[in-house]
Amino acid sequence: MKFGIEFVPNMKYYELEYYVKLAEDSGFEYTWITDHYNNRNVYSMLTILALKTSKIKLGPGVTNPYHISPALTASAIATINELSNGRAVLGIGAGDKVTFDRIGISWTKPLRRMREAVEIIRALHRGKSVSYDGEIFKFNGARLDFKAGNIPIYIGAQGPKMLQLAAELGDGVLINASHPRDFEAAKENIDAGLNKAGKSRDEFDVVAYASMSVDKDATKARNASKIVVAFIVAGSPDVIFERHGISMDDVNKVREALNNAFTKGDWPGVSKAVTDEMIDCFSISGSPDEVIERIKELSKSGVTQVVAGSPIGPDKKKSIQLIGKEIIPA
Ligand SMILES: C[C@H](OP(=O)(O)OC[C@@H](O)[C@@H](O)[C@@H](O)Cn1c2nc(=O)[nH]c(=O)c-2cc2ccc(O)cc21)C(=O)N[C@@H](CCC(=O)N[C@@H](CCC(=O)O)C(=O)O)C(=O)O
Repeated sequence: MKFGIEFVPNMKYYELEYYVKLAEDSGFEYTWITDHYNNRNVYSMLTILALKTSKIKLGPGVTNPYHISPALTASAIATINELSNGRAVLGIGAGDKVTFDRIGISWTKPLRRMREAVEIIRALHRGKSVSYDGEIFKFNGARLDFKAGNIPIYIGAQGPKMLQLAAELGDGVLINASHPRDFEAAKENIDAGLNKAGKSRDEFDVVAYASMSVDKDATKARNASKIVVAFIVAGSPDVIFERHGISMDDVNKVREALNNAFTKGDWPGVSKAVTDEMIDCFSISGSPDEVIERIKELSKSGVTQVVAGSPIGPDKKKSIQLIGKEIIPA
């Protein structure tokens, strides 16, 4: 099993640098940096990380094909690859409708746009002159004037068609999920995409991009996961609740509690509304032994990389070290 770790660049560069170096020293193989317009620029932060680390693979987790042209994405990640001596990975997904609405980007034809962007980025990385007559992107003899190197492309995907696209075009798929049932459900679409491209499973990385919270004290770990779990619940489609047998009553209580938190500051109310089964379904939370158990189940459902996503634990530093000491070697 490979291990990755997600960081949101909502902290100063030196804090991010500290945590990523700690993760590298703790044995994590990948670090994925999220990309939303309202946080620090993903490539500026990756530049620092590329220069300050020596082993960990690094890249956006995930950027999108709306903010900037695929030519700029191809050039930016190739620059990180040069700065990091060949450790760059590109995570790209359809983007986030909520933040797009705020900056006037209309989220149309995400599948088509993702296909065209990934095809263009791959062609530019091959070093050739690229002409591409797409529905969305039109390129006429574009070319990078420096060697990109071999940069794996991972696609963020949840929906069935995007899962197929990820398997067809990507080197891996980053699935925002923490439970084996989600990966059982994704299997059919991943296999359909792999078959379409004539690829086998063992050349494809299935990544559980999970919310994780680890602590020696399991209760503390689980409590620390509640706010993140609440946001995941609030943003998940109903099909997910059916899959996990979670009542819409409980879901609506969480959505209402989040509303109250935003309007009246009642954050304790959010934690109260999150149930134990929600924590189990939407996060990997608990003691190291419990987390190891869940990772074994995920491996059986075809997962080949687990990414420790927010909150990582009640104390980020201690949890990163605990994962490195007790979970990665297990
Ligand atoms: C678009 C959407 O695809 P999806 O796979 O569910 O995408 C949801 C998320 O993956 C996407 O929002 C990601 O960008 C979210 N995301 C992040 N999004 C961000 O903006 N920033 C991040 O840092 C980020 C991290 C991240 C990490 C892992 C991960 O899995 C996702 C992450 C969807 O609806 N897919 C449907 C298909 C929709 C469809 O058919 N659309 C048609 C028509 C639509 C139209 O008419 O506009 C088309 O595209 O042509 C499907 O897969 O079946």
